Amino acid sequence: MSKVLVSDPIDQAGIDILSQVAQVDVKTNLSPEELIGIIPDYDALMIRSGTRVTQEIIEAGKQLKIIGRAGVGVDNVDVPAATRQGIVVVNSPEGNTIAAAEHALAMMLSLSRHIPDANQSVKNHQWDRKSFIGAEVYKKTLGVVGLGKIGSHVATVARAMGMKLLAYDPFISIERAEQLGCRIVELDVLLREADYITLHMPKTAETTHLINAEALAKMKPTARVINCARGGIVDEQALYEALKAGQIAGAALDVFESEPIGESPLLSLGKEMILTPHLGASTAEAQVNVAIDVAEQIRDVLLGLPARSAVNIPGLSPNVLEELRPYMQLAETLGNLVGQLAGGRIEMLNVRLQGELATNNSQPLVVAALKGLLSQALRERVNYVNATIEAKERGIRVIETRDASIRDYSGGSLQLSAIGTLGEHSVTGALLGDGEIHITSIDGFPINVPPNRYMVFTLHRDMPGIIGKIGSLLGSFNVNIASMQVGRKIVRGDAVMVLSIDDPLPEGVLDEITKVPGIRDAYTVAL
Ligand SMILES: NC(=O)C1=CN([C@@H]2O[C@H](COP(=O)(O)OP(=O)(O)OC[C@H]3O[C@@H](n4cnc5c(N)ncnc54)[C@H](O)[C@@H]3O)[C@@H](O)[C@H]2O)C=CC1
Ligand SMILES: O=C(O)CCC(=O)C(=O)O
Repeated sequence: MSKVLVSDPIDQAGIDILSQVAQVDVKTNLSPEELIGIIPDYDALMIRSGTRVTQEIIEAGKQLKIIGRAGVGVDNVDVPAATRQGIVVVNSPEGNTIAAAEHALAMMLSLSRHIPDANQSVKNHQWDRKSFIGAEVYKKTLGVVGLGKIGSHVATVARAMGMKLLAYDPFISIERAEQLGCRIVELDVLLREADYITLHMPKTAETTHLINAEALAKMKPTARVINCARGGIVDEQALYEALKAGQIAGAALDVFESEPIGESPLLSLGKEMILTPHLGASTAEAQVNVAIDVAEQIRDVLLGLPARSAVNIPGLSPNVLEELRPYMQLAETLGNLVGQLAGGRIEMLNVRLQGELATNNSQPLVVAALKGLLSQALRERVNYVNATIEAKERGIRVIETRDASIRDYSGGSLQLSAIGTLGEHSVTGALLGDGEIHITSIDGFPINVPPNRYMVFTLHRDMPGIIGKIGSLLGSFNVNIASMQVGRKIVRGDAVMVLSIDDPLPEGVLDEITKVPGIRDAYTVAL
């Protein structure tokens, strides 16, 4: 019989499902060493946010087939390590949507009516009605940043309470926002106009400290900020200073830069600051939902069936999967790359299968390309199962074209073109002899480079000295270049330069690159 280890408190409904097919051991509060010691015995691991599943634990799990996260965020699982070891990682993308949305709404109303402090004052035997004059949310403007599942539900309820709605989400279609009664605006407009600002996006390089001193300075003195998304989206020191100085009226945080929060100046603030210990998903209903959702997937995988919300492996039969896996990896990498080059809101993705690939089942490659395209926006919430529907909801049209006559690479090549509000970009890639992914053209310029974690691309005039200038510029910012390649169609015409760098490009350097004479455009991507 299979063995499942449950290492965080999980609702009994989940344990009951797992018990149908496996021996279930519930062992919580294990130290990393204890977990490494016992994990070799188990076929599946079920967790919440309390267990950190590191590479060491994954490597020790010689029999592990699946890791199930009863919740949305898999930030506490080393997903690449699990993927390398062929372990499926599943989550529950929707089980706690309502709980998290309601928590954000509760925070908004609590801030408006000072409920936590008023309650504490009564419990301290006071009857103070003057200190707790509140504000109504009716007819006020709510700015929703991140109009995905949770943000959409918040918007729907807020609208019913008579609030006006602004939304900022660079990856959502205007039609979708309008259906929810939201006016899509730039972030600056939202920050300046909203009375309440609620955050519902993943934590990414772009969203880290999105709400910093500069953003807070743009807000009205009466504005209130709510973060029930991820710690670190709000710069806590800047928030403390803004609240202390009365620059904004209030803030409510459920999530923190480090959890538990520990010593923080935020703890010293008064009724303008509400803090909860990451309770967004903590409702009886959500815990039943996520436990059932994830337990069913673990049960299915242990029975040899596909999982419906796999974060890292599609629900294809093992044979097909084995054959297609390298090409899906190619499609996902190119999708991620073209999405970042195009930036802005993508309206159309053209997936062009060339050579031998043109004779293949294209669907898994299209799904993988969409997963890559959406991964900057949705992180672990996009998977092979939901990529198509997520793209559809964002108004991204997908076109597939095939050309079997192009025989540039054995095995074929794949070209992705993304058209968005900021223009069109295309990338082509192939698997070279050793099965390694190579980017073989950017915007029609031939190149041949393997993708790197951090890259810089420029479109420039092919003229003497330009490569040296970019090299010196990066050197002056202590950016180490791992490799560099130039692709051009004609001598002294336009060209692209592709640089692989060892670390993320420091802030402001991209602007400096664009100022170099001859550079028409520059982009940086993280894959
Ligand atoms: N406090 C808690 O206990 C819980 C927190 N969460 C967190 O809530 C957040 C939202 O979750 P869902 O709505 O389920 O995710 P979702 O994936 O449905 O929606 C996220 C939205 O953020 C948008 N987005 C991405 N980058 C953005 C950017 N730079 N600016 C503005 N919008 C951006 C995406 O386009 C997407 O529409 C996540 O961070 C999740 O981890 C989720 C459940 C419970
Ligand atoms: O398990 C929890 O309570 C955390 C929920 C959460 O943040 C998530 O699902 O992403």
